[in-house]
Amino acid sequence: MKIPFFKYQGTGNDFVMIDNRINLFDKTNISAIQHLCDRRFGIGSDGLILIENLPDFDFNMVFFNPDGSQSFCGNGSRCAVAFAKFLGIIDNQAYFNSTDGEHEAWVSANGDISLKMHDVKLIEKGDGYYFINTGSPHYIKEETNLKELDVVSEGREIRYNDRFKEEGTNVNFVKYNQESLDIRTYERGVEGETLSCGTGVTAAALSWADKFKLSAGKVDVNAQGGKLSVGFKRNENGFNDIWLIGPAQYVFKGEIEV
Ligand SMILES: N[C@@H](CCC[C@H](N)C(=O)O)C(=O)O
Repeated sequence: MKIPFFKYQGTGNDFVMIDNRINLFDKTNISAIQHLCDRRFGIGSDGLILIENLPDFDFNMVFFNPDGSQSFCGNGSRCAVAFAKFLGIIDNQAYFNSTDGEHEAWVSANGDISLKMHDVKLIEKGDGYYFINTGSPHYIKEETNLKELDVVSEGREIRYNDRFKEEGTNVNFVKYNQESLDIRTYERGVEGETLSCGTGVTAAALSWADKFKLSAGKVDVNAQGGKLSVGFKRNENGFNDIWLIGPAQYVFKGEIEV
């Protein structure tokens, strides 16, 4: 069967998107998901996103990693909002459901998508690292020389250590500047470096706020594939009013046999 698809990217984190409101695509077919995401034998992407109907929501955003596993995806959600606008499901505001529950988002005049993230209550920190869950788990390690870093082998070492080997974790290498952050990310489920990871950028921004003891603000995060911003407020337990802001763009469309 031929399935129509669209390709979107958000700061270089790229996704195959399928309008699955009439359940054309069988999401239990894990080998088909792996095939669509395969960069040599399929379309190629950092994940597959299905837009589906769900009562009381504008849409349900179903995300799969290229290996077929599931988690919450920040950049994917921003792309899903852009796709939902293209499909005419929403205008400039969205209320949708995803792996970690409900989210709101809006599209600004320049096309940037602002995505509301869940409150973060638990921040684990230790010597040179943070571990924060922003819908997906993120280990954050401070690094001064990001350019020279072998992200894949260093990331793999942490992702497959005794603590994380079963559940997995994403691993972010971060350089903390006074006014901004630089980041490179190893993603679980991709099992490689991606050009950007929205939940990772959010977690890194919160670690920056914690490190510099900031009570509220907005910080720019420079990923390999572009710049995102994160707004936040600090409370007694952690952080709330967390927003991930940045571009999400259509790349191409096509049809593929599954
Ligand atoms: N790229 C995503 C995160 C996708 C999920 C992650 N690979 C995991 O399995 O935890 C983002 O933009 O947040």
